[in-house]
Amino acid sequence: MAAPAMPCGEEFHPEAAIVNYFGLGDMLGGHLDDMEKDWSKPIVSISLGCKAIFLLGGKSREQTPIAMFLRSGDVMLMAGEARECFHGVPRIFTDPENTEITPLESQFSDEDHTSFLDYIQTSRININIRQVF
Ligand SMILES: O=C(O)CCC(=O)C(=O)O
Ligand SMILES: [Fe+2]
Repeated sequence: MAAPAMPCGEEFHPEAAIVNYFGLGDMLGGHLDDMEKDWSKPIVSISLGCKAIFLLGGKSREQTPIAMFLRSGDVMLMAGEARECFHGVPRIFTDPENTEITPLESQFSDEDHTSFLDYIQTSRININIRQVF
């Protein structure tokens, strides 16, 4: 059975949130999140806007990563061993056939929200919440 993301009785103190903005052609290279003191604490990662490819590799850059889609509304937990793994976002989808933001488009289709819609149709926003200390 898979281990829980955080053992029972452990506390998580969400102390910081990083907001990443991805526009046309933007990507995030492979990296490790290693600035936090305690790597047993998860990172909670929320995706909004255009669909993206997320690559999750291993503990060294040599390991072949697995690829997954992150869509608007997805919440991903980077926890356990994944916390020690290289990862990155090599591409976001800004072409209308592949953005997969229909729920946002229908929610914000009225005239009051045209600038928000223009913005989000070619954008991805990732908010990741961390315990730093
Ligand atoms: O944008 C994402 O989904 C990942 C962001 C990330 O890995 C980071 O900010 O460290
Ligand atoms: Fe990261």
